[in-house]
Amino acid sequence: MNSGVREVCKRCTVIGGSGFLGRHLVEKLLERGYIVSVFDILQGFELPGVTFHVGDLCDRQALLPALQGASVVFHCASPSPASDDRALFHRVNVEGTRTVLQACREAGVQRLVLTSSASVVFEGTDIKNASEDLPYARRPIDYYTETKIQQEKLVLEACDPGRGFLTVAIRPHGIFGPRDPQLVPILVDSARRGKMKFIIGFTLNMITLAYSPALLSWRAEGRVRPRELTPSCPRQAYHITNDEPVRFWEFLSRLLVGLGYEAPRYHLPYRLVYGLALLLWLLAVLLRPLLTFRPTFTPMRVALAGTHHYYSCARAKQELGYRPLVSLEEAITQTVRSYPHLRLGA
Ligand SMILES: NC(=O)C1=CN([C@@H]2O[C@H](COP(=O)(O)OP(=O)(O)OC[C@H]3O[C@@H](n4cnc5c(N)ncnc54)[C@H](OP(=O)(O)O)[C@@H]3O)[C@@H](O)[C@H]2O)C=CC1
Ligand SMILES: CC(C)=CCC[C@@H](C)[C@H]1CC[C@H]2C3=C(CC[C@]12C)[C@@]1(C)CCC(=O)C[C@@H]1CC3
Repeated sequence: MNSGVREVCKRCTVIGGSGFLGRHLVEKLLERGYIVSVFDILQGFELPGVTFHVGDLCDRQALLPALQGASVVFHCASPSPASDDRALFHRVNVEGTRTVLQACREAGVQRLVLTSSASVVFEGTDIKNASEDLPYARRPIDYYTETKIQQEKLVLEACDPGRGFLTVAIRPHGIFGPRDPQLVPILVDSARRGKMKFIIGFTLNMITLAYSPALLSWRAEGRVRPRELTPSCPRQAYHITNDEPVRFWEFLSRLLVGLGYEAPRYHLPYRLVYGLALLLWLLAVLLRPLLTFRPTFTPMRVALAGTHHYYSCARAKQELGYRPLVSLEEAITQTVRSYPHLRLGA
C-alpha cells in the first residue's frame, strides 16, 4: 500500500466530536494514528491534528466538506436526553441523520458507525440480559428514545454492501467516565439538593453500564466493521456494555460514597414516584408558556431507577471481538478520581 492510500484509509470524521463520547473517541483515534476531522455545532476543544468543522448536521452543505476523504464516519451527535423538545429531537436525530446518510454517500464514505442506544428497546419494564433480537420499544418512554429508534432504523436500512457503503449501530448503555456531563453531575447535583436520600422501588434491580475510555479504546481500533457484514447479513446493531451487571442502587451508592456523599437509604414505592414524575412532566409541559422548570426525576429516570435493564453483549464479543478493557471496580475508581470538583465540600 502506498502512503497516499494508507492516509486515505486512516482519515475519519467524528460528528458530535466536541461532546463527551465524541471527544474521548477523537483522542483515541489520534493515538492510533488517524487523521481526524470533527463536525459539531460548536468547537469544544483544541488538539493538534484535529480539524474542526462547525455547523449543524442538518445542513448538508456544511457537512460535506467535513466528510470529504473520510473512509469512516462516527456519528455521535444528539440533543441531550434531558431535553423534552420533541421538534429538536426529530430535526436532529431523524432528519439530521437522513442528511448525514445522504452526505456520506455523496462524499464516498465507506463506513458509518452510529452511536445508538440500548434504550431503543426499553419501555419502562424489566429487561434481563437482553440480546439484540429484542424488538424496538413499541411505546418509547420519551422523545429521545422515540427518535433514537427511528435514527437506528434509518442507518441500518441504509447499509448497502453492494455499493460499498457499510453501516453499523453500536448500542451503549449508561455511559459514564471522566468528563461525563450527565450521570455523575446529575447524581451529585441531586445529592447536594438533598434528593438522593431515597431508593426508588426495590434494591435488587440490576443494570449494565459502559465505561467510556474502555468502550472507546476498543471502538477506535476499527473493530467496528463486522467481519460478517455481507449482503446476506447486512443489518447489525450491537449492545456494548461493561458486561458486568451490577445493582443500580449499589452502583449509584458507590459513586456517591466515593465522592463523600451519603448513600440513599429510605425506600419509596416505585409506582408512587413514577406517578409523581409523570405529573410533574405534564405540569412542566402545560406551564411552559408561563414558567420553565426541569424536574430532576423524569419518568425515564425513575423507570431506569426502578427496573432491571441489563443487556448481553455476546454478539459484539463474538462478531466484533469486543472485550471490556476495564473492570467495573476500576471504572468506578477512575471515575470518582476524575471529579475532585464534585466531592462533598469542594
Ligand atoms: N451518555 C450516555 O449515557 C449515552 C449516550 N448515547 C449516545 O451517544 C452519543 C453521544 O452522547 P454524549 O457524548 O453523551 O452526548 P453529548 O451531548 O456530550 O455530545 C453530543 C454532541 O453533539 C452535538 N450536537 C447536538 N446537536 C447537533 C447538531 N444539530 N449538529 C452538530 N452537532 C450537534 C452536541 O452539541 P451541544 O452540546 O451544543 O448540543 C454535542 O457536542 C449520542 O448519540 C447519544 O444518544 C447512547 C447511550 C448512552
Ligand atoms: C433517578 C436517579 C436516581 C437518577 C440519577 C442517575 C441518572 C442521572 C442516570 C442513571 C442511569 C442513566 C442513564 C441515562 C442518563 C443518566 C441516567 C438516567 C441514559 C438515559 C442516557 C441516554 C441513553 O441513551 C440511555 C441512558 C440509560 C442510563
